[in-house]
Amino acid sequence: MATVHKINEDLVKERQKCTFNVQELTYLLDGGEEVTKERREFENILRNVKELQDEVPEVYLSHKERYENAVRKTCILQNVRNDFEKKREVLSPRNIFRAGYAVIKDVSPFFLHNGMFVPTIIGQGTPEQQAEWLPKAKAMAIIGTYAQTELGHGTFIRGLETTATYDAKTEEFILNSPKVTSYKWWPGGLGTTVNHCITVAQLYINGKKYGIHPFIVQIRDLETHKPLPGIKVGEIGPKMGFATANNGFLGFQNFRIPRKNMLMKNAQVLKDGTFVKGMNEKLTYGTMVMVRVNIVSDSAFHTAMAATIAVRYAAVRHQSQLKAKEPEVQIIDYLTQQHKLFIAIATSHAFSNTYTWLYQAYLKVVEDLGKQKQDHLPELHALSCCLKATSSRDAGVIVEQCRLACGGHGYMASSNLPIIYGYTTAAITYEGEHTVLLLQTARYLMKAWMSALEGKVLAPSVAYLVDWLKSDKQRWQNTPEVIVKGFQHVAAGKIKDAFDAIQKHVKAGKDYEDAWNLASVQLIKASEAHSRAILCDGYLRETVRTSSSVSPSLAKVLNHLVQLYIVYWTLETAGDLLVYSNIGKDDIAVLKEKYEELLALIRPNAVGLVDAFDISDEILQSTLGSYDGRVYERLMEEAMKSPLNKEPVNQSFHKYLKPFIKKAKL
Ligand SMILES: CCCCC/C=C\C/C=C\C/C=C\CCCCC(=O)SCCNC(=O)CCNC(=O)[C@H](O)C(C)(C)COP(=O)(O)OP(=O)(O)OC[C@H]1O[C@@H](n2cnc3c(N)ncnc32)[C@H](O)[C@@H]1OP(=O)(O)O
Ligand SMILES: Cc1cc2nc3c(=O)[nH]c(=O)nc-3n(C[C@H](O)[C@H](O)[C@H](O)COP(=O)(O)OP(=O)(O)OC[C@H]3O[C@@H](n4cnc5c(N)ncnc54)[C@H](O)[C@@H]3O)c2cc1C
Repeated sequence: MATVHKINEDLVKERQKCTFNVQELTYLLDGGEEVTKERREFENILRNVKELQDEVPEVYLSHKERYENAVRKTCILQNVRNDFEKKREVLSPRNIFRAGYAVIKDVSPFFLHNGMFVPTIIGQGTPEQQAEWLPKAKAMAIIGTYAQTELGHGTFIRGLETTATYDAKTEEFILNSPKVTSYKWWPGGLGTTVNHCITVAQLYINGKKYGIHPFIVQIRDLETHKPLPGIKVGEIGPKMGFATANNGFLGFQNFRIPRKNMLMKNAQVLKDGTFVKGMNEKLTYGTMVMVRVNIVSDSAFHTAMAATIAVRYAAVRHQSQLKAKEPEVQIIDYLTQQHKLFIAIATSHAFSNTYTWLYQAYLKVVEDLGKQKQDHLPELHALSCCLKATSSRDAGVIVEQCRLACGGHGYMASSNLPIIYGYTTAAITYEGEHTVLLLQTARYLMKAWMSALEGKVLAPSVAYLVDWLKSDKQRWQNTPEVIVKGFQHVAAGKIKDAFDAIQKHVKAGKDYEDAWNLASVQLIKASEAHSRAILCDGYLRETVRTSSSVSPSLAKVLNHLVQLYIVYWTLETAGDLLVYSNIGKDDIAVLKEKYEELLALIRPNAVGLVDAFDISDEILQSTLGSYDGRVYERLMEEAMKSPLNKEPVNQSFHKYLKPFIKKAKL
């Protein structure tokens, strides 16, 4: 039986100070008591699977051993999940996502299977194709990934070079990678794990190019796992993070697949080679929209992980004296520390709340598309792009801030903060590079601005442009509602400026595309301001909505958090607000005080708030952030696991050091 340790006294005191019911907040964040119970039950089962306990910390394994261990454990995880789902409901995707962290210390080599392979079959396949592939994929009788990016192109997917040439005689597509830059590069699990993939390739029929389309391709023999003839596949090697994600490369040489393997929910190729256009060619990009929406939720979770570690550590850690002759203080009592950490908690809440409504918007668009309606697709695309970009970027900054807030110990691998940073920062690039996605939203914002000038009715997320054009700027008040309006004014002002900059360049004789490039720094700033306005507005609205259904004590804390988020960003962007809204210097001075008051109000609840994220020690995997706060003991225990501590004298002493020292003495 595992030894039960005493909880650190500081943490005990912190938990006694908490003014709200932690469990109530956990249920709220999970989306209901039932979801929490299901999650805890599953995590508890995993906790007791002996084979999932690592004898040697993964960090000491070689690249190959680490990968093999990850495959071994993912298979066990999948079996445990199957058994669980036989007896009960199917687990919610977010609960599986969270539990995965307790098993795989980094990113699972199977991650893309459920993350993109299965969703693409659902989103892009016809009912017949779904009937053929989905049961096998869901049962994991076939394992797949999403192979889109190539060595030469990741962002500009219209420029992909893999070709799929239709041969009407045999009713097959012939896949080819004509150049080294045409090789697929990056897909997770592709290296040595998967036997299938969705390949995105340029379709050619009778010498004519029809753009990029998704194809299901079997790349390895199901029995021997050897690459099929005509397939060149392998792993791309070590990266900054994603150590066990098994990212791979893939090339094709005259590789034939049957016609039915092109996913044809949108566009189709008939037997005779006739191409039937879909309702909208951008529907081929549908899986990316779904993943971008999910990244907002992933960012909330990664921020919560880092906040939990850093807040608990800050409560346990004592360093320096505030006053001479008094004991060293808990570092959480330094206001600068609260400034670094409480925004991390609030940011996680902001992203969770944003995900709640964004996911509903996504489901509505999917439902509409089923009825051949696509009116809300452009707005969803614009929202998912800028919110993916901003949430992943903010999460990266926050995780690094939490690591720095843990001082030297934050640099230890055993704090888990370096690994969390590794996968958080990757999200800024994957699924659409940060700047590129901000520019996609900017494209939408320029059109929206034009429509606003023409007096048209705008989609809800940009309706503030019409208000801004119609009304005088509202008299400033330091209330959350008016500050949110202020963020909208900043966004509207920057959108107008970017639009005017483009017009100026066009009037000076530039092509629209060159004018766009010349204005693009302003365009991304406009897009960022729009994201911030959306995040603050959505977070405030959701908090007001939920506050009426929770206990008054919890409502009060949720209110402190949303205010902190809004005031924090007001002070961070005060320069913009001074330019574009009616805020005055005096208002900013008042808000500085308000911010300090909010830090003080949140202080007694800080540990309670991170406890409410309910992230188990197995998931956190952090010497600094465990529930019991045994920071120093755990750091020492983990250090003792180093293979270098397993022998009193390392052989390198006899081989190199001793002769070296002897020589130095002569
Ligand atoms: C168990 C532990 C696990 C731990 C794990 C931890 C973390 C992991 C978490 C999650 C991981 C999940 C997955 C990770 C893997 C990541 C996988 C990938 O990266 S897959 C590859 C992703 N690739 C991209 O995102 C490519 C980005 N590029 C594009 O999307 C496009 O090329 C483009 C930039 C959008 C431009 O496209 P295009 O040139 O065709 O279009 P434009 O000419 O610019 O615009 C035309 C028109 O189309 C509209 N539009 C564009 N995209 C869409 C869309 N998706 N939907 C709807 N409409 C779209 C655009 O708005 C234009 O409209 P208009 O202005 O009206 O003309
Ligand atoms: C960890 C990880 C996992 C991944 N997993 C997968 C996967 O499973 N499947 C898959 O298919 N892909 C995957 N990818 C690839 C990923 O989707 C691409 O790397 C990403 O879309 C960025 O494309 P790129 O690498 O071509 O960057 P580039 O586009 O080459 O970006 C380089 C720079 O150019 C700038 N730039 C490019 N175009 C423009 C423009 N139009 N305007 C202004 N600036 C521009 C960018 O802002 C950036 O600063 C993964 C990547 C990573 C890092």
